[in-house]
Amino acid sequence: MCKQVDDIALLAAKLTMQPKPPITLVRGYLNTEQQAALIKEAQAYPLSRPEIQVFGKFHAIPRQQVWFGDVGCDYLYSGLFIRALPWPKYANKLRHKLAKDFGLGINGVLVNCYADGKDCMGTHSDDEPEIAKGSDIASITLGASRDFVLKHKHSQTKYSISLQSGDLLIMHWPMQKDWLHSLPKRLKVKEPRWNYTFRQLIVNFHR
Ligand SMILES: O=C(O)CCC(=O)C(=O)O
Ligand SMILES: [Fe+2]
Repeated sequence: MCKQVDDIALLAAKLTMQPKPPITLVRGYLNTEQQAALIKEAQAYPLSRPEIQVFGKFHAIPRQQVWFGDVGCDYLYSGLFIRALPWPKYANKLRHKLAKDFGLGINGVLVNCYADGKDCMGTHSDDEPEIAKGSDIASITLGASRDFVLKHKHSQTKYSISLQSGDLLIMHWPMQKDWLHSLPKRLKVKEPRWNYTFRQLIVNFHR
């Protein structure tokens, strides 16, 4: 009898057990001055809206972006080869702060600028081969709040996190293997949002 109850309890736990993504969320990681300095710096970033090929057709991405990194940290992203531009002052300061606080070996950052809620990022994993094995990705939000959606690859489990200005989200290894993420459109949002994803690449991968 007891054995049977135990088995049923175990089965119930198994059925309701949802996979959990390996993430760390730090609300308000950056104070208002740090946020303001970065937003001011970002106004001068050489952003572009490159075209990528999807099912054989070219489309401009629904946001603007720029890649900064150390020498030898160029990035091949959605079929686009992006040469690393030198680090701007405050983006570099933030890289060193993240390295000190979390021991991250960051050598590049992808900055995305979403002009308003019409701009978005589709469902994907950051699993390019030049990303260093075992490394985490640190994501910083500035400006408008937006929903960040996580979807498990092998179940129906989904989570949505409202990321606000100054928040830090760390996606720990090996999250990209089991989870997808996206930044869906939110048509009510009228303000811009900047997102910095700090990454560790294998140096000279593309040489
Ligand atoms: O804007 C975001 O929060 C997500 C950005 C992202 O997923 C990426 O740059 O790969
Ligand atoms: Fe991503």
